[in-house]
Order: sequence, then C-alpha cells, then structure tokens
Amino acid sequence: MTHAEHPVLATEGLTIRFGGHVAVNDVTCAFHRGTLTAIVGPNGAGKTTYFNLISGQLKATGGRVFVNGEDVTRFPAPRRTERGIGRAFQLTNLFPNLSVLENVRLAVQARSAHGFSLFSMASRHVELIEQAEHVLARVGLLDRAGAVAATLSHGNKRKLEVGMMLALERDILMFDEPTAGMSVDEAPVILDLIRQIKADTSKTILLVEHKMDVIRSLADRIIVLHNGYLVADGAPEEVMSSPIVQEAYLGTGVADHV
Ligand SMILES: Nc1ncnc2c1ncn2[C@@H]1O[C@H](COP(=O)(O)OP(=O)(O)OP(=O)(O)O)[C@@H](O)[C@H]1O
Repeated sequence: MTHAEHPVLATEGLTIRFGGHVAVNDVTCAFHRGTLTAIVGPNGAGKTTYFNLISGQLKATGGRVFVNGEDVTRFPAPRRTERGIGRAFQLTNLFPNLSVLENVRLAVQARSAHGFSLFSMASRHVELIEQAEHVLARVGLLDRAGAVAATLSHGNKRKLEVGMMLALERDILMFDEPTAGMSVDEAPVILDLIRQIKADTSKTILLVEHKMDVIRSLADRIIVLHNGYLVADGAPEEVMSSPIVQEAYLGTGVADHV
C-alpha cells in the first residue's frame, strides 16, 4: 500500500478494559481527509474513552491506532500530537493565570518551536503575537485578549480551548461536545468555526456530539457507539434511520437527543 492510500487516522480492534468493564470494544474504523465524522451514542457508550485512546490519554488494552499509516499505539500523547492529532480538551489545558493572548501565544510557539533562537527572538515575538491574535479573532475572543483566562465565562473558556488547538495547526481535529455548557449566542461562533475548518478540506474532523441539529448540519458521516461497540457507520440520514440506532435510542428514550 502506498502512503497516499492510508486513511489519515484509523483504529483497528481498539479495546480498553476497566476491571471487568469493556468501555471500548474492538472498534475498527478509518477516517479520511476532508471529512467530518460525528461520534454518537448514549451516555457511557464509550465516546470520550475512544477519543482518549486515539489521542493517547489512555493506553489501549488491545488493538492499534494509526496516523497516516504509522502505528502510534505505543506513542505517548505529545508524540501523537506531533504526528498530527489535535484535541480540544474540556477546560483542562488552559493556563488559568495567564492572559487569553498568552495562552494562545504559547500554543503558537509550541507549534513553531523549531528554529527559535535568541537572535531572532524579538521579531519572532511580534510574529507569534500576530498569529495568536489571528487565532483569537477566529474564535471570537479578540476583545478578551488581555483578560486572565481564569476570569472568562465557561463559554469563552471553551472557545479558548478551541483556539489553542487551532494554534497548533494539526491535521486531525477532535472536538468533544464543543458547545456543551455554552449559551445560545456563544454556540454559533464555535459551530461556524467548525464549518470553516471543514471547508479547508485538508483537515480530518472528529466530533462527539449529542445535539441532533448540530450533527445534521455538520456531519458527513455518523458512527454510533453503544456499550463500547461500534454498532453503525454511514451517511447521517441512513444511520439515523437504521433499526439498530432506532432500537438503541428509542430504548433509552433519547431518540431526538442522541
Ligand atoms: N478511567 C476510567 N475508569 C473506569 N471506568 C471508566 C473510566 N473512564 C470511563 N469509564 C467507563 O467507561 C464507560 C464509557 O465512558 P465514556 O465517558 O467514554 O462514555 P461517553 O460515551 O463519552 O459518555 P457521555 O456521553 O456521558 O460523555 C462508562 O461506563 C464509564 O464509567
């Protein structure tokens, strides 16, 4: 197989056991450039755990993870980031005492660490700030650039997390319920941003999401996890009308919610 034929991201038989409980069970799935895949399933289905196994926050009990055909299963999270995996964490990755701008500048700097020398530091500093400001404009936080991160509203903290992920310029972008806890006027900023990122067809986007309207408007494909198993995979309308999904959701009374 040539390099070009590899999916950007793939999992093969990915499994994790917590004691007797198998949270992700033998999940084989491939993700391709220029696509947005929504990962849905009832509470406790294994969605976040699947993300943690892909990004390296959790170590698999079995199975493998590939990025551009390379087996990264044994790589720790930072090395997977180097290989192209970007993830917006839920409020765990911010520097609370630094300003919004400083948070993003650090992410920009982490990306462009190569070739950073004392000699060029002053001009690089201006460039890094400009890049950070550009990211803040994209996530709608430019007017809060000077604010201390800890003082932001919940919704703005979530925007900042997305900004930090964008600043790293990875090819694979993973969003875990990006608008959870956001107000009705905050959520559209993030959804429009995901739409814009998707329009840049070089990216591969994975989105864990419960809201059906968000899934309908963004996803090219839906995969469904249930009790750790991948139980459905396909085009949104096809998956939503499949008997297994109807049964899984109708049974739990969350058909319209997913
Ligand atoms: N570190 C852990 N130790 C033990 N059990 C865990 C751990 N992480 C997750 N689990 C269990 O694995 C299962 C899957 O959890 P996970 O958070 O991945 O589900 P989810 O589909 O993301 O749910 P939600 O929609 O509620 O976020 C749950 O039963 C959960 O209790």
